[in-house]
Amino acid sequence: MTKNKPTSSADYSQAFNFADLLEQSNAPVSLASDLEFVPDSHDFSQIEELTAHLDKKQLAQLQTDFDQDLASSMSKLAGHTSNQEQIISGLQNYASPDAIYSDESIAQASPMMKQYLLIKRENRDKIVFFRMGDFYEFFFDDAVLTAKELSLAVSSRQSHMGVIVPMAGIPYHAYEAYAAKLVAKGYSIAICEQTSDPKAKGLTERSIVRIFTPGTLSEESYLPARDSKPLCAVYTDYVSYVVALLDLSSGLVEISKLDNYKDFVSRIQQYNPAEIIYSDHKLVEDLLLQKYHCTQVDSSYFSGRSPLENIKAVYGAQQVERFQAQKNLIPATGALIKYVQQTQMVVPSHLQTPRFAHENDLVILDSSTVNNLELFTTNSGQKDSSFVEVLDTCSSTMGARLFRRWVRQPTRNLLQLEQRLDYVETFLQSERARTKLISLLKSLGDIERIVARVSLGNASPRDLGELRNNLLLVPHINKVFTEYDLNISPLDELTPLRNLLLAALEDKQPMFLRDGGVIRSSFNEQLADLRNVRDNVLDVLADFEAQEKERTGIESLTVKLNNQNEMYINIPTGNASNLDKIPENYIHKQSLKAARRFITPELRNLEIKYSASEQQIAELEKSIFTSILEALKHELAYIQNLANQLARLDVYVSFAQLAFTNNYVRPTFNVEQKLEIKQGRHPVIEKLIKTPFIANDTQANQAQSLQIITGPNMGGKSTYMRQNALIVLMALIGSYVPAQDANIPLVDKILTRIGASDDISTGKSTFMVEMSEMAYILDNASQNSLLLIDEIGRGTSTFDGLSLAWGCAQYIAQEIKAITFFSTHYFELTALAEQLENVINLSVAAIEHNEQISFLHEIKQGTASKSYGLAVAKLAGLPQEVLGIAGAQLKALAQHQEGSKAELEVVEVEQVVAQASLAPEQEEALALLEQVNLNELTPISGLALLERLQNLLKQAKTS
Ligand SMILES: Nc1ncnc2c1ncn2[C@@H]1O[C@H](COP(=O)(O)OP(=O)(O)OP(=O)(O)O)[C@@H](O)[C@H]1O
Repeated sequence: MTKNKPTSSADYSQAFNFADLLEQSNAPVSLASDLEFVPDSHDFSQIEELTAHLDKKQLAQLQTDFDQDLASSMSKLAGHTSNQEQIISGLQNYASPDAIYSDESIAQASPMMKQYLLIKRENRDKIVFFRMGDFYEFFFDDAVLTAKELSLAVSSRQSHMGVIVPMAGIPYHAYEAYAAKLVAKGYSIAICEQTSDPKAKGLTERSIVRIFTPGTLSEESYLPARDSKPLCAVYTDYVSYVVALLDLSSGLVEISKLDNYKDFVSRIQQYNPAEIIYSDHKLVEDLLLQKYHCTQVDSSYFSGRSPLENIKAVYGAQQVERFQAQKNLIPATGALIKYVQQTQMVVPSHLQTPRFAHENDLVILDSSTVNNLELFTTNSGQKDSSFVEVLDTCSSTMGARLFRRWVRQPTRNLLQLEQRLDYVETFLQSERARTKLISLLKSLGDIERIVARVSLGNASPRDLGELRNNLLLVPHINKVFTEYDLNISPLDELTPLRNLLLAALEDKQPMFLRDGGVIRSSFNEQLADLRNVRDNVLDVLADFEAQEKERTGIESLTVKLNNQNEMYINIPTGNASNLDKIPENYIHKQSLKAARRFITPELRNLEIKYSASEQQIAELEKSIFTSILEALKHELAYIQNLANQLARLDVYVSFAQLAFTNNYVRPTFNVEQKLEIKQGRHPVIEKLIKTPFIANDTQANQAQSLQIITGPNMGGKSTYMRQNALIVLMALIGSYVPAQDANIPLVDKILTRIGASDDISTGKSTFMVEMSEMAYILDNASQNSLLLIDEIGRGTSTFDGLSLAWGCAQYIAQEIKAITFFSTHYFELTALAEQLENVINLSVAAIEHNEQISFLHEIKQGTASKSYGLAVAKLAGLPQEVLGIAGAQLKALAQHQEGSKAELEVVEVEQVVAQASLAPEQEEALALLEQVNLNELTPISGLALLERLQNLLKQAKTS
């Protein structure tokens, strides 16, 4: 059976997954051979002749290597069938996990195991991929863990300290897919390679060559295409708090200095990093509770001269001056750089000049805002109906990531916002230009990430091919700018670089350099010559064949070249006279059923030359490819700049397209804390519901800053509040907004308290979560903030809840004065509008007809007449009995409130249930029906029965 050659690492992982292999082995596989020729008898003499000149030692070594590889494969297969649990439980025989890595354990280990233990001891927090021949092996607890996470078979190695060593492994060429799985699950990985020749005598040297952690990934297979996975380093001198952020896959570096711990936590939540490095445990206690992946590093990362030296090494003296002026930014930034160097084993050359976010007018969104506005996932955990998913219409992955970054980091920088909106307007106005740009941008690859891979030394031929293709797009994009008079300065076309890639690279690139066919022959004369030798081999062989036919007189003689680059003369044995004509200098190579194969010294020479040409071509291609990479490294900043411009272009064009298809409007801005929206809509709900969305106006300002919203459940209160916040957010990222007109305040924070849920991870009850979020808002909001408070006080008794809601509302209205939408079911709260000048009441309208409720979703000034809670519960399908009890209880409560009845009474449950059950006449009718024998029923008696039933039902109605 022949196997198709895997074309990607993912294919390899499939082909070599041992678990799969074993599963397949249950199915019967035919042993029939599909070889073209099957040898009929063995004749080793010729082979022995051919190998006679080989060094016996060398042969023995080859044999040993082969045996070792075989044994290793076998042990995996055997391991799967052996009692895995026994092997795993063997681990418990060690006094403690630390005992495995103790000095005593290391002293007793075999040389190879000693090497492993020493390396692993330094990397206890990582899974060590330990290279042994064609496999990466895992031992001890790493073997147990990877077996579980990757569904590998656990086998056993020799025992160590009297205990069997669990072991698991993966083929080396498939490691990327396995590593990606582990990293996605939040594990860090250390790749330990053989660094000396494994065939040399003695123990092969090994060392860690690369570390993968959740926040330091650059390879495509580890990263989500449309989102980033940044790394943060955090530090505090307890005067201020610093967060240094790096997106390694794009080189973006952003530093924030926060004045208090709460703002620090908010900033982290806003960045949502894949990994946080720290040395002071106290600083990350809250973050750990929130399940962030925090990695503790040595305090030396953050202290002494090293942080500044690290900054200098990457950015040079000029940036050092900038940092000297803000010394407290140095520790976190330096630590960030050091961590990247330690994991990548190179000094990254693509890190962008750091931005100081605290100088950047960033609008704060706390995590409950991010969650409650369902920006990235919905409350039910779905991703595809979140704000970013519904509104992301970017054509490229770079654009999609930039869009998400802007959503995480809205700005109150007016100049920047107006600039973005100008671009959007330009593309909105020219539909034809927009359509052309969208189709060009759809072919755009991920230049940003290619730059990172070039810098970190893991760019593939395909990366360069994609870069070339993208550079070829740029002149077309520029042409659209001029053709449609868009008044946009042309993008840098990087012509020399484009020409280099165009001239050097073949049209299509293989996955790996080793596959060959990367460099064009026309690019290098020597390469062309070598390929000439290789490519003309068939002509040369044809000449040789003609010559040999003539010399031997064997007409059916052919000369062949197989896939292993072996050449041979093939003589069919069908005609016995052929055998007599075989010349003396023909050396026997192989006997098949219907032919014999030979080689001659002349053919052997040709074979050697031909094979050498392949190798020389590979070496030459490698050296040319490397020199192109080196040349690219000097241009990284320019390429990065181009990538950034293209990403922006993509976002602007997609904003324009969104505005066009959804009828959005360009917002204006104010600093007087006015929020004026005419006919605003919820950007996500309007796209998801089938019925028309009802637009509503918003008028909030300092004279009416606190707006209390009452109305029926399901009436649209939350939707209205969220739509206001989303319209503000969209405006503050530079997008048009779903409204007829919008004047937006440049708010400093958007803070929300919506919904109630337990937070089991932090041990907080529903009410506790509610109150903590409220405390955060009261503590952090300013007059320039936008607040959404939805049903505060719900999680406790009515009076406690009402009083707390009242207290919060009054405090916000009188002390904070931020624009606030405050929805509540406590009608009593509406009285606040009579007492405080800057409070108004809003309500959502509903109409009730025949006990059916319909929602109008219209927001009006004034107070709602009632809650319609029972009507909504009926809609939701609550049992009739329960509704009956609730209705009676509601009446009693209302009377109680009006003071007409002194005390609340327990409603007679039996009475309500009886009301809801059948009348005696109805029951009699049913019993009659049940007793009827249909076989005996005549038309006359049937009519009489019907009349009787009808009468009974009539009586039941009147009784
Ligand atoms: N303006 C609108 N136009 C059309 N449909 C709307 C509108 N507002 C809300 N809806 C629909 O009504 C549903 C309920 O709205 P929403 O959750 O805002 O009600 P609510 O008043 O906050 O209810 P509750 O008090 O129970 O939380 C929404 O999911 C949406 O489908």
